[in-house]
Amino acid sequence: MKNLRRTMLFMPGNNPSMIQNADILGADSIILDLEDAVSLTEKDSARILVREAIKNLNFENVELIVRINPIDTIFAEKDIISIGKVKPDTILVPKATEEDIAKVSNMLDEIEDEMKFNKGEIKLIALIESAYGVENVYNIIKASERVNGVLLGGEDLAADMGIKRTKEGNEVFYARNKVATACKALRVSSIDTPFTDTNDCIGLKEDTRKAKSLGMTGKAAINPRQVDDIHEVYSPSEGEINHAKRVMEAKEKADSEGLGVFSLDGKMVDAPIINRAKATLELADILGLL
Ligand SMILES: CC(C)(COP(=O)(O)OP(=O)(O)OC[C@H]1O[C@@H](n2cnc3c(N)ncnc32)[C@H](O)[C@@H]1OP(=O)(O)O)[C@@H](O)C(=O)NCCC(=O)NCCSC(=O)C[C@@](O)(CC(=O)O)C(=O)O
Ligand SMILES: [Mg+2]
Repeated sequence: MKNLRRTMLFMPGNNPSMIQNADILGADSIILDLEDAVSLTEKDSARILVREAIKNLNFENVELIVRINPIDTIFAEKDIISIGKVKPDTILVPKATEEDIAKVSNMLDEIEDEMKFNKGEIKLIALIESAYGVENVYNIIKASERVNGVLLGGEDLAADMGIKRTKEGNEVFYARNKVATACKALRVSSIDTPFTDTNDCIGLKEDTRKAKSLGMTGKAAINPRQVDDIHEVYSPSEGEINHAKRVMEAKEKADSEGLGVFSLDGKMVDAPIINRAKATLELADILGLL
C-alpha cells in the first residue's frame, strides 16, 4: 500500500521481467537498483531500462524508488540526471554522507527547475551502511529537506566494521537503535536491512520483529515471497486490535469520571498507552482490519 513503507522490494535494474511486474507484487515500495545488483558492464543499459520503465509502465500502486550508484563513482551524475528527469517518487542514495545528500539534492533542484516539476517533489532516502553513516545519521537526514527516510544496510555495514553478519543480528543492534531513534526524532521512516535467506520465513519474521521492537518502521525485501511475512509483522494482530478497542472504551468511561489515569486488567493506562491504542486502531483502519 503506497505511503505505508512497510516493505521496500529491491529488484535489479537490468532485469526487465522482474521490473514489469513490480506494481503487482504487493510491496508498498519498490527499489529499482542501479548499484550493487548491476554489474559494472551493465550500468549504462540498466539506467536506460529503468528510465524507459518509469516512462512507460504503470507504477501507480507503489512508491517508485531508484537506487543510484555511489556519488564518488563515474556513474552517479548520469544516474541522477537521467532518472531525475523521469521523476521517480524517491531516489535512494547509497553509502550516504551529508555531502552526498546535499549534492544529489542540489542537482535535483536544477532538474526540477529545468523540467518544471514542483520544487522538492523528488524525495531522498539515505542508505546508511558504514560506521561513519551510523554515527552521523541525524546530520545526514538534516542535510536536505528532501530526505524522508533512512534505509539501514547491514551487509555493507558489517563489511565496513570488519565483523560477521549473522541471522541473530546482534552486530546491527546498535545501528538499528541509533537509526530508529534519529528517524523518530526527525519524523522520517526507518527501513531495516534485508534478510538475505529467502527460504527462511521464520527467521525473516523473527528478524523483522526484532527491528520493529527497536523502532524501525519497515523492512527491505529482496524477494516477493518476503513481502507478506513482513506485512504480517507490521500489521496489528486481532489481539492487539481488541486490546486497543478496550483501552479506548475504558478511556471514554474514565473521561466521564474525570480520571486521567485508570486501570485495565490490572495495568495502568495513561496518555502514552492511549496514544498507542489510537495509532493501532488508525493503522488497522487503513489496512481494512476493523
Ligand atoms: C535473491 C534472488 C537472487 C533469489 O532468486 P531466485 O531465483 O531464488 O528467486 P525465486 O524465488 O525462485 O523467484 C521466483 C519468481 O519471483 C521473481 N523474483 C525474484 N526476486 C524478485 C524481485 N526481487 N523482484 C521481482 N521479482 C522477483 C523471479 O523472477 C521469479 O519469477 P518467475 O520466473 O516469473 O517465476 C532474487 O530474488 C533477486 O534477484 N532478488 C533481488 C536482489 C537484489 O536486488 N539485491 C540487491 C539489493 S539488496 C542490497 O544491496 C542491500 C544492501 O545495500 C544493504 C546492505 O548493505 O545490507 C547491500 O549492500 O547488501
Ligand atoms: Mg549496500
